[in-house]
Amino acid sequence: MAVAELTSPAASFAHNYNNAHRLRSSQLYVPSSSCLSSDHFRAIYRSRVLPRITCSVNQVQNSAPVQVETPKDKAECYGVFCLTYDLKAEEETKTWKKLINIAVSGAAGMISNHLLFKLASGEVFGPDQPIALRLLGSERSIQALEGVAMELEDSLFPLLREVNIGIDAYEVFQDAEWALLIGAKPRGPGIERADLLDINGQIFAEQGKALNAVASPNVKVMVVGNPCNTNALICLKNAPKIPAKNFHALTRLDENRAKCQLALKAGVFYDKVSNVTIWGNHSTTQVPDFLNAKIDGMPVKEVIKDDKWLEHEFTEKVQKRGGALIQKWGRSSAASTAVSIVDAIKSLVTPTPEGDWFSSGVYTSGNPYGIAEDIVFSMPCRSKGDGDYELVKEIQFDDYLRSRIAKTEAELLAEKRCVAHLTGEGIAYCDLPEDTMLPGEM
Ligand SMILES: NC(=O)C1=CN([C@@H]2O[C@H](COP(=O)(O)OP(=O)(O)OC[C@H]3O[C@@H](n4cnc5c(N)ncnc54)[C@H](OP(=O)(O)O)[C@@H]3O)[C@@H](O)[C@H]2O)C=CC1
Ligand SMILES: O=C([O-])CC(=O)C(=O)O
Repeated sequence: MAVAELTSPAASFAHNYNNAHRLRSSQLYVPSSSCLSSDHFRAIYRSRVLPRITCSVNQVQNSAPVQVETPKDKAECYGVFCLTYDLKAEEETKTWKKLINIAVSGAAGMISNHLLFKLASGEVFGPDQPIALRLLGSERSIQALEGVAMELEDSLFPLLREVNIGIDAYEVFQDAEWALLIGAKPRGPGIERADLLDINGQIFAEQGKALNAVASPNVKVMVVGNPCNTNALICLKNAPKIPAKNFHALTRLDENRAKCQLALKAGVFYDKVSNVTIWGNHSTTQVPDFLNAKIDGMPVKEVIKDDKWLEHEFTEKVQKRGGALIQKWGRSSAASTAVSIVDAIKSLVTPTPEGDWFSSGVYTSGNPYGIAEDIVFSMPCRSKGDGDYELVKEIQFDDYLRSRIAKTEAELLAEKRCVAHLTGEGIAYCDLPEDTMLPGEM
């Protein structure tokens, strides 16, 4: 977009404002939407990289020199979020926790459009937890990302203290304590699964390196972009300074889908369904475990006495729910995925209810189930609410469950061989099983 440079009085107003309000940078940037009227300068924009004041060419009445705006290659605070705030003063009336930085990639995408507003509302980290959102886009999406930031501004969330947008992961992931990695290329017609693994794998290799370099050393990483298990593996292999245990691949949506189907069949509301594990890959080989799941505290198999339905209809419905939804909606699950990301984070920051557990795709290192080591595999977890988790030990297996787990495990091992060039493990060799599909594929 074309922009024109402005000089005073805007610039001098900005400088005065800066001094009066102790802005944290001496360089100010008024984005293209802010022009001429002093009212517009109530919101002062701050930047370490763009010291000039700009506004859209079509709003300029005098003949200022025209420049082409270069894409932003640094993360910048956005709009009202550039203003200094004083948490100390607020602490006199409220008990705030220390601000946390949450980085989100694919921030202009459909899932993020639901998720960001949930994060900012306090629904995820609690009503006493102020947050800073650090949003990663690309040259493709930077305009849309500004739109997202504008909507966040207009929502007046008291807990949302900072919003930075940018296209460089090394800038955006700075000091991140949570990284929610959503952005990935969707699989379109004509794209082979192996190609998708490579294209998206490169994104996650790069983002792993960036997290390793600039994020908080104990950052918790939730990989959503598909194929999420193997993307999470690639990401953690490229981030050796961050504990592998901190990486998760989102399988909570699958758990939620399984709970809903069990509730429907049993004729109970879904709050009665617990202890549901999704084993393995977020793909159509995933295994929704009905052997260990409970309905109203009873084993599912004692409530639903129909093994054929459990082994076939139920299992396939959960595995292919994503595809069924795409057929109805014309696009993949976004709102329910955002809800499941909220659930997944809350499961790590609040203690797991006694006797229950939750599913997450986690790194298999010393797992008690005999699953191959060194992959990201969805398993049953419990948390004390400190952001960490332990695997659940008291799990039963039967032949059916073992054989299904072996199939999804084989698929993940094949995916791992396909991305060896991205995990630092040599030359890739891709022999994916024929039927390997994302849940959204039919
Ligand atoms: N694990 C799970 O349970 C689920 C996972 N998903 C996955 O989440 C991801 C995001 O879904 P959703 O938000 O609906 O998707 P959108 O298409 O709305 O957004 C995806 C974002 O990915 C970014 N992106 C990165 N690389 C590319 C590329 N090469 N081509 C196109 N876009 C790219 C784009 O942002 P930018 O230009 O800013 O980079 C885009 O905004 C997908 O991979 C999807 O399969 C979806 C549902 C459930
Ligand atoms: O395949 C997709 O992109 C959608 C997906 O993961 C799901 O709905 O579970």
